[in-house]
Amino acid sequence: MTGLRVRHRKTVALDGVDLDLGTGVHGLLGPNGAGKTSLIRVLATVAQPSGGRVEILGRDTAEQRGRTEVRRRLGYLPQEFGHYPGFTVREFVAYVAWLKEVPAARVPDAVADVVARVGLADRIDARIRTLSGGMVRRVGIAQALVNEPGVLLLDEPTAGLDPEQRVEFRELLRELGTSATVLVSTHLVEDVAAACTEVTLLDAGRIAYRGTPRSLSELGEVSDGPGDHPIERGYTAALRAHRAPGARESVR
Ligand SMILES: Nc1ncnc2c1ncn2[C@@H]1O[C@H](COP(=O)(O)OP(=O)(O)OP(=O)(O)O)[C@@H](O)[C@H]1O
Repeated sequence: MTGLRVRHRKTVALDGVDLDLGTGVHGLLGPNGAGKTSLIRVLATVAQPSGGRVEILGRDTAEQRGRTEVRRRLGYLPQEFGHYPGFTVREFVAYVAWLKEVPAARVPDAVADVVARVGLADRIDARIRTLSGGMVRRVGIAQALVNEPGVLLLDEPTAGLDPEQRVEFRELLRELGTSATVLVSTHLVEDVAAACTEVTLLDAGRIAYRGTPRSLSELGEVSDGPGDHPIERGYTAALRAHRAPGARESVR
């Protein structure tokens, strides 16, 4: 994407973001209101940018045909994930597979496979309303995977997962990142350290830092910023550097 701008009435959520994401797991970090959800929603083609250009899987999303094609090959877990509580897990994931135009003959196996990957095989015929919050989140991850997406957009996927599930989810992310472009927004820097190949830090609608989890940790090792882990200190150090007077031009 180049020069991406997003406005919500008077609020500028993204202020000219240039980002090129290849295969791998990209962590998207930033304080509340930094613009992470706005960025993911534009990439998911559910929101229109007010400026700039977005190309996904070689398609320009400003064009109707491009958007239709991209939607078929995209997986998206929104921050507030809408589902039908009366559906079973199997019915709901199959419904999303149908929306994504997965060939009908492949749907049963594709559904069983993704539900097993998120650790819900034993609840596949349970109604979603009977599941815990963390389990519903995992249904959300399963529906995002059902069409074997080339681009996977996950907005705070680990919110509500218990520690064991988070560890398993990171493993799944690493696996997915070998063949797809995965963008994960999170507030949990340890998820980024464990599962991401690259990290982008947004602050007030601009890119404050880009690098690898290792480079962010290294920044933390030489900084005296707050944080209990080097990558947390790197996060605060990168934000402070970005916010320092005169720093704006040196970023990017
Ligand atoms: N629908 C909306 N109407 C008005 N302002 C909005 C709307 N959605 C987002 N904003 C504003 O846009 C900015 C970016 O919000 P966004 O949700 O993209 O941030 P975020 O990084 O995802 O935050 P969080 O970590 O809290 O989820 C914020 O200032 C927010 O208040």
